[in-house]
Amino acid sequence: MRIGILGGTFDPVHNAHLLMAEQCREQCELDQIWFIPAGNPPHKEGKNVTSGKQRREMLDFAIAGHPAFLIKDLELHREGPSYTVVTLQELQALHPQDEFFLIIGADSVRDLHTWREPEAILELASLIGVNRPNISLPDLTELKQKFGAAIDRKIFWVTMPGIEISSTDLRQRIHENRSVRYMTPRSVEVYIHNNRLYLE
Ligand SMILES: Nc1ncnc2c1ncn2[C@@H]1O[C@H](COP(=O)(O)OP(=O)(O)OP(=O)(O)O)[C@@H](O)[C@H]1O
Ligand SMILES: O=C(O)c1ccc[n+]([C@@H]2O[C@H](COP(=O)([O-])O)[C@@H](O)[C@H]2O)c1
Repeated sequence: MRIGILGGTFDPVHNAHLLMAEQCREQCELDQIWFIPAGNPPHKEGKNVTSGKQRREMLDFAIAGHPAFLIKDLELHREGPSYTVVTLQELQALHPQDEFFLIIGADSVRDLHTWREPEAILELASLIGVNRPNISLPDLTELKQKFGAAIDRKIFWVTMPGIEISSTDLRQRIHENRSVRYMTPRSVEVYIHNNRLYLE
C-alpha cells in the first residue's frame, strides 16, 4: 500500500490538517493516511502541550467516518522527543511491504534540515510538501543543495486552497472566548469545550 504519514502535535487538530490529508490522498493516489500525534514534539520542548491522550481523542473525533484515515499512536508510547526518523524506522520494520510518503506543510519543508537525520528520513520515505499561506516552498535547487540530487525523485508538491489557520491561532481564540466554528470539526469543538481546554 501507499501510505501517507501526517505527523503533528495536533493541539488541536484543525481543518487545514484534514484538508491537506485529503488532498494528498487524492493527488498522490495514497491508499491510507496515518495521522501520528507527536508524544514530545522535538521543536516544542518546554512548551505547554495538551496531554497525548486528549490530542489523540480529538483526532479520533476529527477523522471519524473517513475509511482511509487512521491514527497510529506509536509516538505517544515512546519516551523522549518524537523524532520522525525513528518513527519511520519503526513503521518500515513493521510494514516492509508498504511505501511511505511523509506529508509536511511548507513551514516544515523549510525547516527539515534542522530535523534529526533528514537524509535518513528521505531514504525511508518520499516527501509530500503542501503549501501554507505566507510560507514559500523552497525550490528544488535549494533542497538539492541541502540533501543532494536524490531529493529529485523523492519529493512531490501538493497544492490545496490555502487556509490561514494554525493550532496556535485556535488556542488563542478559545482563550479569548472567540469563535472557532468551521475551523475544526464540530465534534472537536465540543470536546474542547467539555474538557475546558485552552482556557488558561
Ligand atoms: N494551515 C496549514 N496549511 C498547511 N499545512 C499546515 C497547516 N497547519 C498545519 N500544517 C502542517 O501540518 C503538520 C502538523 O502541524 P501542527 O500539528 O504543528 O499544526 P500547527 O497548526 O502548525 O500547530 P502550531 O500552531 O501549534 O505550531 C505540519 O507539517 C504543518 O506544517
Ligand atoms: O524528527 C525531528 O527532528 C522533528 C523535528 C520537528 C518536528 N518533527 C515532526 O514534525 C511534525 C510537526 O511538528 P510540529 O512541532 O510542527 O507540531 C511532528 O510529527 C513532529 O514530530 C520532527
